[in-house]
Amino acid sequence: TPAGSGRGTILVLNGPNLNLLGTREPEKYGTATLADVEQLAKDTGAAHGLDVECFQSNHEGALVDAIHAARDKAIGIVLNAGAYTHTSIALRDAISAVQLPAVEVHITNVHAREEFRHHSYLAGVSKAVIAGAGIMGYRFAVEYLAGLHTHQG
Ligand SMILES: O=C(O)[C@]1(O)C[C@H](CCCOc2ccccc2)[C@@H](O)[C@H](O)C1
Repeated sequence: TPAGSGRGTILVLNGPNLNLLGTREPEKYGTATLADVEQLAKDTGAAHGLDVECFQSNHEGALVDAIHAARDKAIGIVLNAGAYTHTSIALRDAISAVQLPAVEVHITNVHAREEFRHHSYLAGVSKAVIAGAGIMGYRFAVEYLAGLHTHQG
């Protein structure tokens, strides 16, 4: 976003294996690709006058770096950390550190899956958690953050 353009930016982060969206396990994760998900987020942001920046990485530290970088340029973060949701104190600490509203998103209903997916290190530092709504969760998350941004005092 050009400096001073006044538009807010939302960062949409996707974690490990989500680059495989649409190519494997469609019964679980649907047929939409990561590019489709990112376009959906961008279109939703645009409908609310917001820019959306998307990033996917399979590397935990790269996701930490992306969260740090959001501090100076984003008004909120949408994060599907994939399996790092269930393991990463580092990602939790990064979300806490940048003090931006974050929404945790999961395509599947993690609470209806294996036990090890029932705990999230990120939920406790997120404004909202959306799980099981498929890729609509990304749209809902952007809409939620847009509402926070426009209804700020
Ligand atoms: O439901 C979600 O969005 C998850 O974050 C997806 C993660 C897995 C991402 C793998 O994505 C794939 C997509 C297509 C094909 C294979 C994997 C899983 O480890 C979490 O527990 C829940």
